[in-house]
Amino acid sequence: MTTNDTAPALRITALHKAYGRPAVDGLDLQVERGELYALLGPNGAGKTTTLRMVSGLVAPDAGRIEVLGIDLGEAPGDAKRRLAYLPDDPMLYGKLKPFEYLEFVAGLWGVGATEAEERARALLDWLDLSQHAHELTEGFSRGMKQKLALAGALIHDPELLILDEPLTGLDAAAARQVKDLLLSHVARGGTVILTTHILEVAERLAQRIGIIRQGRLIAEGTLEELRERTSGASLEEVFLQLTAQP
Ligand SMILES: Nc1ncnc2c1ncn2[C@@H]1O[C@H](COP(=O)(O)OP(=O)(O)OP(=O)(O)O)[C@@H](O)[C@H]1O
Repeated sequence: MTTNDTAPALRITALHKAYGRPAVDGLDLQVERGELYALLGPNGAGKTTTLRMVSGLVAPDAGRIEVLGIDLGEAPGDAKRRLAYLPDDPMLYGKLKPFEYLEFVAGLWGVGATEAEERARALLDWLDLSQHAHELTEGFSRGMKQKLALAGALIHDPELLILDEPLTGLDAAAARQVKDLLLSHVARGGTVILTTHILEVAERLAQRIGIIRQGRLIAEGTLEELRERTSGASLEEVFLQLTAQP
């Protein structure tokens, strides 16, 4: 196993995946530790497929993925322990209450009972779910389910947090809670990679933005750098220019 403390949080090299036609087509991407990185792209650009490969749910056809210096292909267990992936349609167990769900997820990661309880309490508080702690999750609204799934992703304190569209469908208060939680994860030295179609989220939260189109990274940088590359004043203009068909 190759691991070192200076390796980037994520390094993707020449990644390929095809479903009949290419979904991810020679993607190279590097995200440093402590960064909040937003991956943008039009529908079908290959964002979810990329994140699913990074989290070990889908096997690449070719290429290399290193998580904190650990090769996902060579040591999948070690690499996956260091990350959490929150899909855009997370699955909860409807017959569990929030605490039971979080304790269950913590158990899967081998988090001790006391630590799990402390973390669960803090996360439910942060996400304003404590008053629903004794209700079955099957009665939760979509946004409440999304927040609980995020708490589940954070319960083992992963160094790399990967989120697919984490803010879609959340009301303003919930979106603020989630944004604050992500910023606090980064402030504590963690790394966050997220996809979003809400460009304002990328604009406000991300230190760097990557734009993917047809399975390849076509532009990357800070918002300022992306603006300089185009004549776009807003991220929306930058995005539309860069992703426009030739
Ligand atoms: N399981 C699958 N089976 C067949 N094709 C798939 C599968 N998953 C993804 N694809 C195809 O791969 C391409 C990339 O899809 P992907 O979901 O990664 O895009 P995306 O950038 O996340 O899009 P969106 O913004 O719409 O969520 C699309 O053409 C999609 O139809």
